[in-house]
Amino acid sequence: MVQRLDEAAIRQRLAALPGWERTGDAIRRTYRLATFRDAVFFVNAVAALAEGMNHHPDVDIRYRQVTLTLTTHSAGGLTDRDFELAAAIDRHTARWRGAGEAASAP
Ligand SMILES: C[C@H](O)[C@H](O)[C@H]1CNC2=NC(N)=NC(=O)C2=N1
Repeated sequence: MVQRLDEAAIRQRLAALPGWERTGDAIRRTYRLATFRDAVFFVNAVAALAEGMNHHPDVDIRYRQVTLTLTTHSAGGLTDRDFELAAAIDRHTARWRGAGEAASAP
């Protein structure tokens, strides 16, 4: 059973994830893609990573804006799995998120 992280560990891991923010017992990032279709393609790429890691985000799609929220439901809070999936998403999709999202990065 994966363990919940303490505050210091959460802060340390969050510092390594630009664009992600803490929201209660979760972390969240909003991506702005070039089109609605790109937003849906992006969510499909996230779904493949989530299935491979057996760890799944909450997904909110609004036109070309996608907000991913991550928490470990079975642990009732943030664990390493959340930060691992967040890092994998950013690593595997950075290339094709391109200017659309980079331009709007915080
Ligand atoms: C049975 C299956 O392994 C579990 O339900 C997995 C699936 N994906 C999950 N995703 C997230 N975010 N938290 C979980 O606790 C979780 N548990």
